Amino acid sequence: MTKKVATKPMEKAAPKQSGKNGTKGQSKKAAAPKKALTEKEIMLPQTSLDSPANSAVLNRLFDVVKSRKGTDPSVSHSARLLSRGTYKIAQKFGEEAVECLIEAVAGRKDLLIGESADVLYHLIVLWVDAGIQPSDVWAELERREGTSGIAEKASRPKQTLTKKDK
Ligand SMILES: N=c1c2ncn([C@@H]3O[C@H](COP(=O)(O)OP(=O)(O)OP(=O)(O)O)[C@@H](O)[C@H]3O)c2ncn1[C@@H]1O[C@H](COP(=O)(O)O)[C@@H](O)[C@H]1O
Repeated sequence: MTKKVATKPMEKAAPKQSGKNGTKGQSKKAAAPKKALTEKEIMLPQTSLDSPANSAVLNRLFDVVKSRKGTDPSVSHSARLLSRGTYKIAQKFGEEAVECLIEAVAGRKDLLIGESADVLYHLIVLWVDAGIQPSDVWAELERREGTSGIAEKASRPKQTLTKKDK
């Protein structure tokens, strides 16, 4: 599923700005005229205007999704998902992961980008549901930094199979 990802505004996470009406329809005679935003800029979070998109978007997305918990499911997809419980949230994440791997195997890079965004969004919903903070995951990634997966695997205690296990 690749419906909305890159350009949807993140209402709660974005710093305050005068909004769609206040910016686009601004009068030229205003006392302290501000540079009018383009249509594209209005649709992007403020932080994206100054610098290229980066992984900080994940923290902002987490804050938005968390803020949706317990809100009206008819106006927020995150609220709807969260209200449906862990099983459904996990199922949606699994579906998006499968769609992502399909695009990877098919070599369709453009579609893989969209599906990757879907996976990250649904993973974040999973974290909110489970009560995990992004910083918990960032800390785990940091802990692993510099440790080769090969070395880590080799350091695991060897399990000797008994006849019964086989
Ligand atoms: N990144 C996303 C995002 N990615 C995907 N989706 C939505 O996820 C839904 C997935 O659609 P599907 O048909 O696969 O799933 P479904 O509608 O639950 O269908 P069923 O499986 O229940 O039949 C679509 O409605 C997509 O628009 C997202 N919805 C929201 N966000 C972000 O979350 C923020 C908050 O969104 P709301 O909670 O909707 O306000 C937004 O500003 C965005 O930044």
